[in-house]
Amino acid sequence: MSHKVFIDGEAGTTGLQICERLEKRSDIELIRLSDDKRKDAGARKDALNSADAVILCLPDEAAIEAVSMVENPDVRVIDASTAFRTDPEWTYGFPEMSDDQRAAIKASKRISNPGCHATGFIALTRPLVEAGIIPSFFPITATSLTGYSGGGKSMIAEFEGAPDHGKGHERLYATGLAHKHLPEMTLYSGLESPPVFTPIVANFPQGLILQVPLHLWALPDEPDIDAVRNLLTAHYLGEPFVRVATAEESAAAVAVHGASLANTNQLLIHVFGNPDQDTANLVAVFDNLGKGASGAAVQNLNLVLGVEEGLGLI
Ligand SMILES: NC(=O)C1=CN([C@@H]2O[C@H](COP(=O)(O)OP(=O)(O)OC[C@H]3O[C@@H](n4cnc5c(N)ncnc54)[C@H](OP(=O)(O)O)[C@@H]3O)[C@@H](O)[C@H]2O)C=CC1
Ligand SMILES: CC(=O)N[C@@H](CCC(=O)OP(=O)(O)O)C(=O)O
Repeated sequence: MSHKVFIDGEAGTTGLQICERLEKRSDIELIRLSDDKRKDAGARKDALNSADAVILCLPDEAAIEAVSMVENPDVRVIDASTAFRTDPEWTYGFPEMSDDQRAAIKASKRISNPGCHATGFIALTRPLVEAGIIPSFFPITATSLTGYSGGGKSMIAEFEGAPDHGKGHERLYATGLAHKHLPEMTLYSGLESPPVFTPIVANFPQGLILQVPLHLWALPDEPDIDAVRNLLTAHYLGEPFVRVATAEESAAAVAVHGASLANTNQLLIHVFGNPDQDTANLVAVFDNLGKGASGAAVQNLNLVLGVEEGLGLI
């Protein structure tokens, strides 16, 4: 039996990548609108209500409008925008986040796909906050290096359309420390206050490194580097898409490249540390359009459709 899926916003950056992943599958029948109909409210409404599942890859306002058009109670909605990520009526689409999240996603009709930076931040911090290694009141900082596709079609055009191919366009942004992912980062990490978060956009198309530096001596239990790594390793044991590097792998990783997991749905965690200074750097590497967006959306789609989360299906 094939599942009918409609991607609203198929022509955008996230939509295109989801489409590429789903086109190859015999168990999925894509509902597609012609270019002249893809912004036509009537055509979108019909498509939204005749699918088993819809994936919204739209700006926030258009995503809110699309949700309001869904009248068929059986339709499962996965939204890639920021609009519903902290809405209590929606389920946060991060299956690896906690023991019960995968089951909650499977049972839900409204799933919000996590933001790319938020994915790395929550992956690194939530298990440690839950275990009390990082107390919920603790002040945390995070930095991120992201590929320019994170800014959608307009940022891709800025970098790729420039005569210098984006040379010199790399920059620190969200300098007002009010990035739009802060609410979801705070809520799902379990922290009481938002991190000081400073992202940098780099001159490569796809890939993301998010890092959370820690003064281990300032944490109440003064954990050592191995204790932090062991806890994260145990949390993600058996997960097909999230893995913690061994101490040996991290020791050998003298550099980490932002695009190293591009075009995959993988997220790799390194726990780097300096025992003499009692410091650690938690690092998550993944693809902003993979586990940070389109790959994650397909993973959530598989869960709501009851398809096994096999590596081949992302
Ligand atoms: N890029 C990324 O790494 C990530 C993006 N996201 C989120 O996913 C969503 C899509 O982002 P992204 O793919 O990057 O953005 P893009 O700008 O690349 O694509 C958005 C698409 O939506 C279309 N669109 C806009 N308004 C409407 C409408 N009213 N009806 C139908 N289609 C419409 C646009 O049309 P047109 O082509 O004519 O402009 C465009 O094709 C956003 O909410 C973004 O925040 C989430 C995680 C990561
Ligand atoms: C480079 C760049 O601008 N990246 C985007 C993040 C993209 C993303 O995760 O998506 P959402 O828009 O769905 O939250 C930013 O930091 O705002």
